[in-house]
Amino acid sequence: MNTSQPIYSATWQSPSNLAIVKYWGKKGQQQPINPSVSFSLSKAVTTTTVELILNDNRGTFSFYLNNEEKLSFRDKIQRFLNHLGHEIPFIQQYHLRINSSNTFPHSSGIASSASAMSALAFCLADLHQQVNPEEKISRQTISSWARIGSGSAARSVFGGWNLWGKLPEIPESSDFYAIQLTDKIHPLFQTIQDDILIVSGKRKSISSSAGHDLMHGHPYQQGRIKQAHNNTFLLLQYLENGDWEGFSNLAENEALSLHALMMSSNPAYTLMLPNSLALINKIKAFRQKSGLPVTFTLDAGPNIHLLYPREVKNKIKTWEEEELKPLCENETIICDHIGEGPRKIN
Ligand SMILES: Nc1ncnc2c1ncn2[C@@H]1O[C@H](COP(=O)(O)OP(=O)(O)OP(=O)(O)O)[C@@H](O)[C@H]1O
Ligand SMILES: C[C@@](O)(CCOP(=O)(O)OP(=O)(O)O)CC(=O)O
Repeated sequence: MNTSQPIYSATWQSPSNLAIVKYWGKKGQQQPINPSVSFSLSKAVTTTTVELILNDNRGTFSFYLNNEEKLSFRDKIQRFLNHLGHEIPFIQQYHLRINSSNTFPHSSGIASSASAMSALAFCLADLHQQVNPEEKISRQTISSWARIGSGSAARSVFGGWNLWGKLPEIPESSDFYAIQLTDKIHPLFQTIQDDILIVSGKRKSISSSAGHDLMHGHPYQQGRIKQAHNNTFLLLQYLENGDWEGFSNLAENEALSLHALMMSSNPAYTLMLPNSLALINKIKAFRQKSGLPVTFTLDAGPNIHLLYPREVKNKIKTWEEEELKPLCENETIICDHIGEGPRKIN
């Protein structure tokens, strides 16, 4: 590790988020081809410290994951810093020492790039204000910076429910940053639980960034854009009215559509594993039998996110332990829930 003393330092923790309407496909400079809606998590978080060091290596950075140098993560950060260099002069004036850790497996479809790039954007904004005390960086700007690092990160800069991408019906929505939806959320969705059923914590074979690229020239691209607009519009109504059934159908339709887009791209690929399907079947059968409000979604990976309102937690625990846990890798379930968003760590 570089041992020079830092001049400035900032530490931020940022959550991952779970999209119900999925961002899939890009245009322009890291803008989405369709709007997406997610909620920020509570326990699946990244904590990042950035230190500014004055030494002979100005304009460079070192990156450590859990205090160990991690070269394979450098490219994404390098692209991020290159893009922001003209807005944040200190990137060229200091050496940046970045140390980060995640509470969950990275690169396996639990949006580690979202929490990581959001945490990094908060550190950079904090340091920018330390270096230039007269300048205030808004949450909107932090969201647009985070978006440059990873699209889904734009939605991790707030707690609660968030919308990223232009939806004509919502004038304040934008392709450049996310907006928070918390004022219009029914209590049922303000306590939503996300039990992440780990089917595999291994690095996935195709990254989300590569998946987005495959939407260029995809035969179903136009249909997907239309579907995502409709689903976003509907989801906002369900969230406001507390319509669990509408929400549940939509969440599953979005997740399976995302994986269908992967299976029909060129080259085609699959990220679901046999136990992903086994878990989906278990969830559907239990819902049918019990009548309880449980649903699921998947991100770009094999892991299943089991969603339900907090009030049914006790009624599903035994079933989850007995029937779902044995299908998870090392019987791992990360029990998470909607969270309050990023926070500064002193
Ligand atoms: N703590 C971290 N600090 C910096 N970069 C990170 C960190 N954790 C993950 N990353 C970056 O994010 C990449 C993983 O992003 P990727 O989109 O492939 O998977 P994911 O975010 O876990 O899943 P999803 O497809 O749901 O977004 C890593 O290869 C690395 O570049
Ligand atoms: C399936 C998704 O999780 C895709 C996330 O894609 P990323 O934000 O990880 O991609 P990049 O912008 O290339 O970093 C759906 C979503 O979170 O909306």
